[in-house]
Amino acid sequence: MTEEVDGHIVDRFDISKRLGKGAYGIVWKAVDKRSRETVALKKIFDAFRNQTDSQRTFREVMFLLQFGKHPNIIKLFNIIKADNNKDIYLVFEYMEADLHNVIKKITILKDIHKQYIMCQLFRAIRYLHSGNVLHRDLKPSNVLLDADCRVKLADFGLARSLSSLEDYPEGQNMPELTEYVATRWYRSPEILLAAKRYTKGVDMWSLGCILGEMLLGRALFPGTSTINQIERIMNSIVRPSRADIDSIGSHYAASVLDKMPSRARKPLEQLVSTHDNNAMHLMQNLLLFAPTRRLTVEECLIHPYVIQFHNPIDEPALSSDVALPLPDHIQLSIDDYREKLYQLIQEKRANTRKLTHDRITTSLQPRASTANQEKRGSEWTEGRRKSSAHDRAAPIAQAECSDTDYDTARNSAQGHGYEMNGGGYVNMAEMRARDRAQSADPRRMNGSASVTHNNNNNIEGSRRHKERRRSSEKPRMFSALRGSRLGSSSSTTNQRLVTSGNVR
Ligand SMILES: Nc1ncnc2c1ncn2[C@@H]1O[C@H](COP(=O)(O)OP(=O)(O)OP(=O)(O)O)[C@@H](O)[C@H]1O
Repeated sequence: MTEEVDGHIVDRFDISKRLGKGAYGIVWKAVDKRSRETVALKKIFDAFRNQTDSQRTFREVMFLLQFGKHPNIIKLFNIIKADNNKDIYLVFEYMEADLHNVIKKITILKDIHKQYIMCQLFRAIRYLHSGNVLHRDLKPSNVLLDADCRVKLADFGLARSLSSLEDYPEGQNMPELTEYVATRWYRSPEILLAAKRYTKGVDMWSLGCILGEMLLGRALFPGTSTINQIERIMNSIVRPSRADIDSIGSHYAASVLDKMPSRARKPLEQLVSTHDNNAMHLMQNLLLFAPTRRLTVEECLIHPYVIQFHNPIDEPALSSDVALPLPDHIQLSIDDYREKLYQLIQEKRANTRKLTHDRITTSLQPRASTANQEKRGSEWTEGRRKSSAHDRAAPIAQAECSDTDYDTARNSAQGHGYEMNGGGYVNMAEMRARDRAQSADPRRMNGSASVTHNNNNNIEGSRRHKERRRSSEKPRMFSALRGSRLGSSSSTTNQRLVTSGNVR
């Protein structure tokens, strides 16, 4: 993978340091010479090497454009061609750390940070799942963070839309599991056991692994091979029933599991010793063998572990499925994918030029035309403008992101109630009732009782209510972190978070 950067990129950006390296690309911290904005510049190496890689590049860009409006999903600012027509550059909003590196510095994350990170991940995944899209590669290095503990989900290269199948019941009628190559440590049992179908449960499993990793300080199931991965999982999770095993629709799941050597069990509560019963309960109910038994993201959002951050306004959902212009089963030629992306770059350029032109024109005209100009601005440019404002306000710190060291993809090919295990948990009906009560609580909702948990809130709604949301979250989290940043002489994210102490 060449670390060289094309001349036209160097002309446009001051590249300061490498932030990370994945299977597909290298990411640098850079400053846009024109806007002085700090960005993350990703070079996808050999983006159009073969059809599968071309499709992956295309999907990544399309999904990023589709979902980047959500506050917990990384924003893609720009796509730039490489001179060799093989590589491609993606320009992202810059984040100061990734969760993998933050977890490695074990003293950084306090309970409240872990809760807040999980809550934001649930919000991002709710948004994706409501559009019937799976991320499929959730892992700590794809969870980006800033010094205020804000989460942005990255890396949509493996995301898949389920929308081609209408009205599917969960777990049935799913697309075939082809070339599923997500990072092994976060893969769910049904993927490891080559089930033919998959569900949103694959993301819920990975979220359980991420929570476990935050609690443990290292990967929960660091399998060294597929079979070792299955062994580690089976030694720790609640034993599945035969019906659970059959439910995943894998031809050889039962025989693989039967043949598994019996080792001393180390249940999750022994593997991860935590004083926090809510954390344990959430993890156990995400890490269930049968995908249909796992908590859904909606259930997670109102779980006691994150309930203090729950606010329906911050949990927008899409009202319709998100499908890419090209269905998954249709693979274009490499040239066609490249052309489609280049077309997109042209369109974006045209939109930006148009917007700039409009801005100049409107600045010479009476103010009334501004509204029209706003309307004409594409989503792309709108996203960019808004996030530029945010970036200017955001502190710039030394990045703590570094290379991922997981094995990665390229080379390898509902209806729950909480169990009452004597742990004193409320069941789902009670939780929902509490949710409704809290939503009606004027301190939380500030009178917006019309927005309920099940509504398909949209992002605009979320923006409009931003001030209300802040009133419920700021005192709990941000003020303490901000205070610590001001009090710390260090400029690094990690040190700022370390000094944040107990923010409750
Ligand atoms: N916007 C960003 N701001 C800061 N760092 C980033 C950003 N995007 C990515 N990184 C860093 O670069 C690393 C690799 O990025 P990314 O996951 O997009 O690459 P990839 O090649 O698709 O990786 P993978 O091998 O996981 O598929 C991330 O783990 C993170 O440390």
